[in-house]
Amino acid sequence: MTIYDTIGGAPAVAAAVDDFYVRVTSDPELAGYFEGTDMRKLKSHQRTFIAAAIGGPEKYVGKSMAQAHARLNIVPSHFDLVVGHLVDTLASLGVPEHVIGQIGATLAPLKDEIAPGPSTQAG
Ligand code: HEM
Repeated sequence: MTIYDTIGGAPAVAAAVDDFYVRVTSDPELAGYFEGTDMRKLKSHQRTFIAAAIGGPEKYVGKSMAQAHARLNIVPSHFDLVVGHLVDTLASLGVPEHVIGQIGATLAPLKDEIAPGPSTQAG
């Protein structure tokens, strides 16, 4: 059984992505990154990306993580904040802690691609 099946498949992923972006765009440290972003499109890409990453049948066809985030100059501490919001989202939806850990472990290696900047750089 994949993580995707364990958490409830496509409807669970969609609920998680909606809740996740409410949290991220309400965070004053992060909101600025999303100004001018088409959130409908972003959520759609994020649903397929997350689903594919956790074993779902969806095929992600968007940009690579390095390409998608290159212009944003994301600092590593902001990556950690975003992952923290994802963990909070999954916990609030009742996803068991060990499954959240597995999802976190799947996404953690993306840190270098998404937030390659020095930690002192302004976000
Ligand atoms: C595990 C971490 C992350 C994952 C899996 C992820 C995933 C994605 C995906 C799938 C897209 C869509 C790419 C496309 O449209 O082709 C995207 C875009 C975006 N991400 Fe992330 N992301 C992560 C972390 C972050 C962080 C830390 C920030 C900011 C602090 C961020 C800000 C954005 C923004 C602003 C866009 C839209 C870019 C645009 O409008 O061109 N992401 N991300």
